[in-house]
Amino acid sequence: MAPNIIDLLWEQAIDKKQELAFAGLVLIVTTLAISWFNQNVSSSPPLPPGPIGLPLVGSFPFLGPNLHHVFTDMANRYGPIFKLYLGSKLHVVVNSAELAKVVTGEQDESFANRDPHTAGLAASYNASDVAWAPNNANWRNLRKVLVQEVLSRVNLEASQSYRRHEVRKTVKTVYDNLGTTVDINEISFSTVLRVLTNIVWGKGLVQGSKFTNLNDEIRKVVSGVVEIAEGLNISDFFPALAPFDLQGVKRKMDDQMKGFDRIFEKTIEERTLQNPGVLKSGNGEHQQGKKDLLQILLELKDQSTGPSITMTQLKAIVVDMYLGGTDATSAMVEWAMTEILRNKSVMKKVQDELAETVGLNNIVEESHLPQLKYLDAVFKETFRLHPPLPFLLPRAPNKTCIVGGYTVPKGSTIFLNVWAIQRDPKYWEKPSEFIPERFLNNEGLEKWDYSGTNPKFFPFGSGRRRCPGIPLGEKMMMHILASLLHSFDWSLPEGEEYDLSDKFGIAMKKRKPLMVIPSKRLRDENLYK
Ligand code: HEM
Repeated sequence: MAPNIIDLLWEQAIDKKQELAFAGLVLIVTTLAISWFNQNVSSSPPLPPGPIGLPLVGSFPFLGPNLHHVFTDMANRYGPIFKLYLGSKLHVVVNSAELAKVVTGEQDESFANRDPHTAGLAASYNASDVAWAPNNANWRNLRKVLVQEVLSRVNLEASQSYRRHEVRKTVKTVYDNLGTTVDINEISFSTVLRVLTNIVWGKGLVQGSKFTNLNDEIRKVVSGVVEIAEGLNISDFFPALAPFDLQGVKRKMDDQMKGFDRIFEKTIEERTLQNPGVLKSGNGEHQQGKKDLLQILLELKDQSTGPSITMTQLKAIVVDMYLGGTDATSAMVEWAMTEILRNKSVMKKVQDELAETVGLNNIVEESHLPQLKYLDAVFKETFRLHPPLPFLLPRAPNKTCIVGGYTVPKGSTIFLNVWAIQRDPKYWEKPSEFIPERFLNNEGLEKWDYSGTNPKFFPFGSGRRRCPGIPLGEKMMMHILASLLHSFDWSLPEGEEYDLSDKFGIAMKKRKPLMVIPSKRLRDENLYK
């Protein structure tokens, strides 16, 4: 009897079910086999150890606000390298000098990449700057412009008079406020900001400008950018959500950057009025040290020979200088001052050195700074205990790498935990004590500088991505602090105590600002004018 249509359909349905069941079985067996193979036979090592975390959110609920403390506790539990998921993103934290050397030395080429978060991207004109650009020819060209054209030795020497002028102005302001409380971070921040503004836009423009509140305008934008960047943005941990900009981080940052654009437009317009030829293409023969940064960069724009940069890159470099230079430098002056004031013997040695090198009938000049060996050691010890970027700027390898016997997948976010390394009792005797003397012995294997070549001490980073602003940052912080300590004695307001608690952020600052009272130290009043 011929099968009826119902029977035929029924048989086909049973066949389909069997096919599906079989396909499902194959899938499960294959997945189990791959997983078993990966764990037992695969040649690629496992991911680093670390907390399992919760589905979807990973380890988010277990983190406190002071990430450097949390990660250092985790390093004690999981070892020199550990992983954790924050949202859907894999993060790897490196906590030993040995492995930091692998990441920034042997495998620096792969790890010299960044994975900018939403705020970083928006504040850098989409990674058109030095700090967030990926490791490629474009980034190398920009970094070369910054190091060789903008921050060259000749240019730094030429801008010495700006630094002198602004530091003297700060000393005078403090003198006018003798006996009242002074916020050390605030006065250092505004000194550095004014120095950078002079270096970038030129004194002529700053002083003679119709745009008289240039520093105030820039400060507003810089503070706005830092505030937005310091907020937690969920989209950074769930990249699939990024296009929705749920917290409006991109929109707010874009608004801040419009403020920067307006400053640029006005100042370039003003510069063009002062010197109509300046916007024409450069001929590559600009004289270093004779021009401010804006002019150097404008001449490099569209240059036909040698390195050239676009207008967007020009703006992005200037933003890098303000963001890289202001917060970290002023935070360091504040930390160093706090440590000196609470360690009486250190204070005595610093003041003795200043009296001997500079004299009490004189003011601190930049030429004195290389002779202030003890103050230099004080700064290094301050950097050891309070590195302003406790994880540097995050890296992201452009290929899967093996570090310390573990697989570090391409694109994961890498934190180099310099905070933990610089306090690790394995490398440092009495690690939590403030002992500048440990940096006075500067010979042989223990060579202490900021170049990042010693993997136990690299507060400015290490390898290709190391901070290019070291010479300028060092000059500014040394000059400011030496002048404040040479010109004034300082005391705490009645009933206050020195406080060392810190606050994680774009630059790690003191939780409670250092507010101290200056009194006159030099006899000659003219030294304050
Ligand atoms: C005390 C002051 C400063 C400290 C502590 C500091 C620290 C750092 C650190 C830790 C990094 C990341 C390095 C890495 O990822 O390995 C960095 C990068 C950077 N810094 Fe600084 N910095 C300071 C001052 C400055 C100044 C004055 C400038 C510019 C004038 C500057 C511009 C930059 C730039 C552009 C980068 C990105 C470099 C790159 O990715 O290629 N910094 N800085």
